Amino acid sequence: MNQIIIATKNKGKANEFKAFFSKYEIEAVSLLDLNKELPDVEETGSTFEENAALKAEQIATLLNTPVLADDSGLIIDALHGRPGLFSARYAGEPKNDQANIDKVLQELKDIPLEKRSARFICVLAIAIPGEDTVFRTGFCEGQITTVPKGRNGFGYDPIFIPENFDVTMAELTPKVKNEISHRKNAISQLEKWIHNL
Ligand SMILES: O=c1[nH]c(=O)c2ncn([C@@H]3O[C@H](COP(=O)(O)OP(=O)(O)OP(=O)(O)O)[C@@H](O)[C@H]3O)c2[nH]1
Ligand SMILES: [Mg+2]
Repeated sequence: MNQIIIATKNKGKANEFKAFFSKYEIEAVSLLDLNKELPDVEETGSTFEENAALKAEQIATLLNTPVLADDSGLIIDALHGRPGLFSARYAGEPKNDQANIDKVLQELKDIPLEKRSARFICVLAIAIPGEDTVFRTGFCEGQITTVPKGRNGFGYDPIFIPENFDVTMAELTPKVKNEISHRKNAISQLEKWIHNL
C-alpha cells in the first residue's frame, strides 16, 4: 500500500487523514506513528500558509520524502478572527482543548446566538524535496454554541454547529464530519495529486 507522511502530532487530525486517504488505498502515516525522534517544528509563521509550509518542508527535508502538513484553526467574527492562528494554544501552554473552549465561551458570554458566526479553516501544504510547495485551503462555516455538546472529534468541535445542522461537530459521526469539514474541503482539491502518489 502506498504511504503519505502527514506532519502532525495531533491524533484527531491524524485519524481524519487516515480515513480520507484509506478511500484511495493510501496509508496516512503521522509523526505519532513514526518510530523516529523528530524535532517539534516551531510554528513561527504569521499566516496559516507559513505555518503549514514550515511543518511540511522541515519534515520533508529531514525524511527526504513528500510530506503533507495541515495548519488549521477557528475564526470567530465577534472575536475579530480569534483564536485564529493561535487556536491550538488559545488558553496558553500546554495545549488544552477544554481550557480553549472555556476561554472562547467566556469571551462570547454577552454575544447573542445570531452574532456568533464562525468558520474553521484548513490550509494544507505539500512539500516535495526539490519542488515548490503546493497549498490548498478549505473552510467550514458555522456558529458557536453556548453549551458544549458531543464527544466526537477534537478541539472546538463540541461548541461548533456547522451550517445546515442543528447539532455540534462533536455530535456528528466521524463519517459525517469528514464529509463536510474544512479539512475535507481542502483535501478534495488534491485528488489529482493523490492519484499520482
Ligand atoms: O474543533 C476543531 N475541529 C477541527 O477539525 C479542527 N481543526 C483545527 N482545530 C483547532 O485548531 C488547532 C490547529 O492548530 P495546528 O494546525 O497548529 O495543529 P496542532 O498544533 O493541533 O497539531 P500539529 O498538526 O501542528 O501537530 C487545533 O489544535 C484545534 O484547536 C480544530 N478544532
Ligand atoms: Mg500546531
